[in-house]
This record gives sequence, C-alpha cells and structure tokens, in this order.
Amino acid sequence: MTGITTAPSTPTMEGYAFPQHRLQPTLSDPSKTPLVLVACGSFSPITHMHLRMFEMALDHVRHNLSDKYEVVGGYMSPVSDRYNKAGLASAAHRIRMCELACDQTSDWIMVDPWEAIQSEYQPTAVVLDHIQHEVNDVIGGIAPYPGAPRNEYRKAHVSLLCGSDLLQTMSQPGLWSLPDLDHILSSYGAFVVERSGSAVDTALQQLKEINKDWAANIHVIRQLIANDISSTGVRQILRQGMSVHYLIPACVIQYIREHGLYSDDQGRERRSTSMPPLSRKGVQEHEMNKIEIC
Ligand SMILES: Nc1ncnc2c1ncn2[C@@H]1O[C@H](COP(=O)(O)OP(=O)(O)OP(=O)(O)O)[C@@H](O)[C@H]1O
Ligand SMILES: NC(=O)c1ccc[n+]([C@@H]2O[C@H](COP(=O)(O)O)[C@@H](O)[C@H]2O)c1
Repeated sequence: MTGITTAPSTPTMEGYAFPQHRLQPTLSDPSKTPLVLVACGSFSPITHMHLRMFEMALDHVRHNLSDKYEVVGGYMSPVSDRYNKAGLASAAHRIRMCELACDQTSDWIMVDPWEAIQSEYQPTAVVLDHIQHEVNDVIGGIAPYPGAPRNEYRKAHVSLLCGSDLLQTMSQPGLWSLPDLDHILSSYGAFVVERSGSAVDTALQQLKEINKDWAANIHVIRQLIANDISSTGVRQILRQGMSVHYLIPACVIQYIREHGLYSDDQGRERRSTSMPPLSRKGVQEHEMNKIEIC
C-alpha cells in the first residue's frame, strides 16, 4: 500500500441529480406494473450480500410475481452521517464505495446519495417518498411501450428491499412510528430477504399483531444458499488486518486500502445509545438527545 488518498468531499444538494442512468425507461411487457426496489442501510462497507439482495429480489419477482411486476430499477440509499451509528465510515466514503460496487458489478443497481447528503436524519418512509416522487412525478413514470405518449406512462411501484433483521426491528417499540410503518407497509410494501438470527416468520407474526393487512404487502425471499455476511463482521476482520477478499467487491477493498478505512487506529467499534428517530417529526428531538458511549 502507498500513501492514504484524500477523502472525497461530501456531495451536496447543489450538485445533486437523481440517478436515472440505469432506470429502465420502457417496460418490456406493457401489461406489467414497473417496480423499483430501494434498499436503505449503512453500507459500511457495502458487501456482496447487499448487492445480492437485489438479484434475489429480481429472481423472486420473475418467479412469483411475473404476472404483476417488472423490475425497472434498484436503488441503494446510504444513511447520512447524522444516523450516528458507531463504526461507520463517513457518508462521502460510503456513497463512493456503493457507487464503485454498483458500477463495477451490476448493470441495474444505482446509488441515490440524496438521503446521505441531507443535514438531518431521514426516516425510511421519507426516503421512499423521495424516490417515488423522483421516478413518478419528476421523470413522469415508465413508458409502457417504445414511443408511448407521456399520458400513457405508468407510475412505478416503489418497494423497500431489506433483510429480516430490519423487518424484526419494525415491531420493536420506539424505533419506527406507527404512521411511518403504515405508510411503508401499506403504500410501498417490502421485499424481505431472510437473514440468519432474525426469524422472518416471527417478525411477520409480530407485525400482523399490529396490523394484519400489512402481511399481504410483505414478500419474503428465502435464501437458498445462506449468506450471512455483515458489514460489522467485515469491519472487524479489517481491523484485525485480515483479508476480506471474496466478501466484498475487489474495487471496494482497493478503495478501503487507498483511504485507510476501518483500520485499527480509527478506533474500536463503538456502541451508540442513539436510535433513529421515529419519524420526520422526531428528528429535532433526537439531535438534541444523542449521546455516544466509546
Ligand atoms: N447477510 C444478509 N442477509 C440478509 N439481509 C442483509 C444481509 N446483510 C445486510 N442485509 C440487509 O441489507 C440492508 C442494509 O444493511 P446494513 O447496511 O445495515 O448492513 P449490515 O451488514 O446489517 O450492517 P451492520 O453490520 O453495520 O449492521 C438491511 O436491510 C439488512 O437487513
Ligand atoms: N424510523 C425509521 O424510519 C427507521 C428505524 C430504524 C431503521 N431505519 C433504517 O433502516 C436502516 C438500518 O440500517 P442499519 O442496519 O445499518 O442500522 C437505515 O437505513 C435506517 O435509516 C429506519
């Protein structure tokens, strides 16, 4: 390894443009509803499993929901630095690592930096609203066939893509507001990849006890080959100076080396008492109350 490369500057709203270079502009089958998948998370660093979740969801739609949906795009939305989760690299680094990984390993997944560059924490419901607005109101939706007039464009259905650990948190008191949960699980729905240690059936049952109607909008994706990579595990291995080859994309490993990320001298994995605010309204209060334990 040579010297450490300077950190990229944090992208700003001034330079922001919603990424649409890989959004499929036209449906292959005009009878389908366009579907856009959105994964929210820290991605510190992005792992092969984060990328694979999208492929698994694509397979799931093709095999189980092909009469209804056609996937036209996928977005990763890294959380901002205000999330205050211990051990994370800066938003600028996380955005760049996600971009490198998507650009070099996928032809349909994109990274939307909007959430990461906001000055306040944005709850997941707000992130989904943002992407829905960009795709359907700003771009105007997806053409049902080549050359279709604008008034025939279809509104895309936006859905959350997550692991079952995230689904499990949805029934934990204090982490999600009921209106946000209802907005996410009634309007958007979720594609949930099962994750060892987070029983998806239990998580579903607990959510059904809050609102039985949500279950119809939650699509469970079973892992045929279990893959339990976690970013926490990758960070820990990196801190021990061990190899993370074949766990995360090679371009991300190179980036981590060049920027000296997750090295021992960056400190131990810290625990944080801060939790995401329940909803947009909770943001201000959260900012005043956050305390970190080192
Ligand atoms: N191995 C996995 N199996 C299923 N889902 C996963 C897996 N790894 C990550 N996810 C999902 O990807 C999304 C973003 O993940 P996140 O950035 O929190 O990764 P993570 O590995 O859980 O991170 P950390 O270890 O820092 O908590 C979440 O919905 C999470 O459930
Ligand atoms: N109230 C909410 O909107 C809420 C609550 C908990 C987690 N989340 C999101 O879930 C993701 C969790 O990521 P981590 O597993 O890396 O902490 C983040 O994108 C976070 O913003 C949202």
